[in-house]
Amino acid sequence: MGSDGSQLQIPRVDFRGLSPSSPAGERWGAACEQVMAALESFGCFEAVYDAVSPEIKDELFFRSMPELFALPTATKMANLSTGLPYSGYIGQIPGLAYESLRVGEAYIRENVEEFTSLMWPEGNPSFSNAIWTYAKHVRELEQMVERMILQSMGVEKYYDSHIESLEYGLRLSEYGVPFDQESKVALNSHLDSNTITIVCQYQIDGLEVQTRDGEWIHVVSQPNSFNVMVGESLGAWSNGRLQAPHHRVRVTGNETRYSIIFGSRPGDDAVVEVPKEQVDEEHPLRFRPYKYGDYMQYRFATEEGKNAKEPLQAFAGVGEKVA
Ligand SMILES: O=C(O)CCC(=O)C(=O)O
Ligand SMILES: [Fe+2]
Repeated sequence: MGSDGSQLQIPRVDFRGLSPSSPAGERWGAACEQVMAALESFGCFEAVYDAVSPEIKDELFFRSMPELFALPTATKMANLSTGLPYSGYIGQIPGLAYESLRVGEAYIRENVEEFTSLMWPEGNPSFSNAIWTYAKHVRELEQMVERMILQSMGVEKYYDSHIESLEYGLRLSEYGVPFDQESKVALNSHLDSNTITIVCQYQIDGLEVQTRDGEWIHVVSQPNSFNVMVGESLGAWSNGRLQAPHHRVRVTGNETRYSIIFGSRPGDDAVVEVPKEQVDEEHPLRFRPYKYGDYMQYRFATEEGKNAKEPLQAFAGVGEKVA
């Protein structure tokens, strides 16, 4: 249990040449099967996806992000959390050399411009362009993955309404050399509460994902890969067929690590409800319908939610939990 140094890798799925506008055909079908198999056993996979060019990644990882995090703390803190918890700047956490900023709906140009002018009143066109281009393409990857999941579950007819219920945020994160040099943990083990998370690490790895039997997998990323993970809401929506994996970040070297975390989540008032097609005698209902915003309040703003070992189960679980 909890052993280190595993040689295991998360499954890899090739998305090169696939397009959200033609979600069918032999290659699509094969990728769809691999995605579902990977998500059912690991809750995550590595997507090889060429749409984001190396130039965009170089701009973000080597220029924009170091420049962004070097800004005065007060400037970064202007990226306020509005609405749900963790929707803006995160940092100044005792014991953690970690800071993170969030751009909401970053595939919409005006939102990116608003964020940029908050950070750089004089403007920063190369940052704006890179973030916007990145978000646009990674959102397409997210929507391909969503479509594959719905197809595999036999509920593709809900695709449009499902996608409409989602919001998209992009986090830029910086991890310094961890204070805890024994564990080298830079971000503690957690579950994402959202729908899908797509993590991009570039040249400096550090993401680790836990298997269902407790082994930690060190995720080794390729320059053109993205790590796709199930969040708790998708787990609930799938009636437990998919499960969010525990994950953490460890920084083992002496270099600052950057990552970009693109996430979809239901809107504050959207209700996460298991489609009726997923429930039968063999698969009884596991989660009652819940409002995403209510769950976020419970999980991050109540003592019970903050301390629960399995907060989603405690908040919305019904019937017997199956392992
Ligand atoms: O930086 C990473 O690789 C993962 C970050 C993460 O898990 C999160 O922000 O929820
Ligand atoms: Fe996470």
